[in-house]
Amino acid sequence: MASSLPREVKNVLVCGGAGYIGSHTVLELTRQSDSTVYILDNLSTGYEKTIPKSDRVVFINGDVSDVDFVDREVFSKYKIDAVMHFCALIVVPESVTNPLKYYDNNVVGTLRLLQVMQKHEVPYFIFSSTAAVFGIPETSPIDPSAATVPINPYGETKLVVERMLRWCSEAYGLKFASLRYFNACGADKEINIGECHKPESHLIPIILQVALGQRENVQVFGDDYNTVDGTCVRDYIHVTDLATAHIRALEYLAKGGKSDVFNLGSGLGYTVKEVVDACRKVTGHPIPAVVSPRRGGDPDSLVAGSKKAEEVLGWTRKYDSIEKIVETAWRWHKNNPHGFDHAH
Ligand SMILES: O=c1ccn([C@@H]2O[C@H](COP(=O)(O)OP(=O)(O)O[C@H]3O[C@H](CO)[C@H](O)[C@H](O)[C@H]3O)[C@@H](O)[C@H]2O)c(=O)[nH]1
Repeated sequence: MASSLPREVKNVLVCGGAGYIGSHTVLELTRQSDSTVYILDNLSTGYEKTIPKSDRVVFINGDVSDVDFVDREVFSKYKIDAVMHFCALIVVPESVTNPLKYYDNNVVGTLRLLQVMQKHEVPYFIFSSTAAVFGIPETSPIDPSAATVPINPYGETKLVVERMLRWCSEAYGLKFASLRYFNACGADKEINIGECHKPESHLIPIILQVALGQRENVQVFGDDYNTVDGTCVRDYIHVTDLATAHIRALEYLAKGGKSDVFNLGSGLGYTVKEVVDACRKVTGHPIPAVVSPRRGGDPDSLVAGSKKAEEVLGWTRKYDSIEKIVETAWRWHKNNPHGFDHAH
């Protein structure tokens, strides 16, 4: 396919490219551009099986925070034109009990990467941020300009990096886009890759494990929130649509767009009960649900205002209903009930 990226963006480094969102982005880069894609991943939470077999994809097994290694084996060897950075710890409750681990990995790790990038004068950086930077939002849908008051260390570490990027942009001319994901879910429609966390903590994979008979029921964490049915509202966005947004963002920067932050969601909120219902409909399984106590750190509702990403980046979504998203996740989970362990 003809490249949608400007000619000068020949080599894109995807840090964390064997993870869930990273691997879908690598795939879209191979589909939507002519660039060579370099994947840097230490396979701590990612899977080698996600890596496409293509002469335009180069896998480098290593740790993004190992400055010497990254300098020697990546930036000194290849002329990298742009970096997409997906490596991060993402489990909110763990960040509350072990904040230093999160600051070390998410903040220090990114700082080290930026230092090597600066040395090699890499101009473009696409950063995986999160809706967790908002904390408990005052408005819905949430505009990217809304106040950022994280309520957990995970969100805080992402916000620290967002702020660091602004100063790097002023001081060194780095061009960046911070992309705040809402709830990533679903799986590629054609290739056998999908969502697999160990242990699993995300809602849709857990519900589908019930449908597969691997769990007896899904626990609904709290039904006394200030929402239509008392369960939390989230904005579920298909991982392929998220992946595409990274390519739009890089195009935008490479064509002279100014560094900025963007929200990425569908603008549609679904309660936990509505997500369970959608999964019942798609799978045909009764999926027993049990109301359980609230989980710490859950805001009532998080729905993205994504107009800015649409208007400024020209981002469009392919998936606009929860059922269509769940269908792709179900295909992956049915074909790979043990995740990547036995995947082919
Ligand atoms: O077994 C479960 C799992 C989840 N939930 C509920 O389902 C909703 C979605 O939970 P997820 O764990 O799937 O996702 P989160 O909204 O907690 O987290 C997402 O958004 C966060 C920022 O808000 C982080 O970015 C995180 O990595 C990302 O997955 C929440 O209300 C949660 O309480 C349940 O009721 N039962």
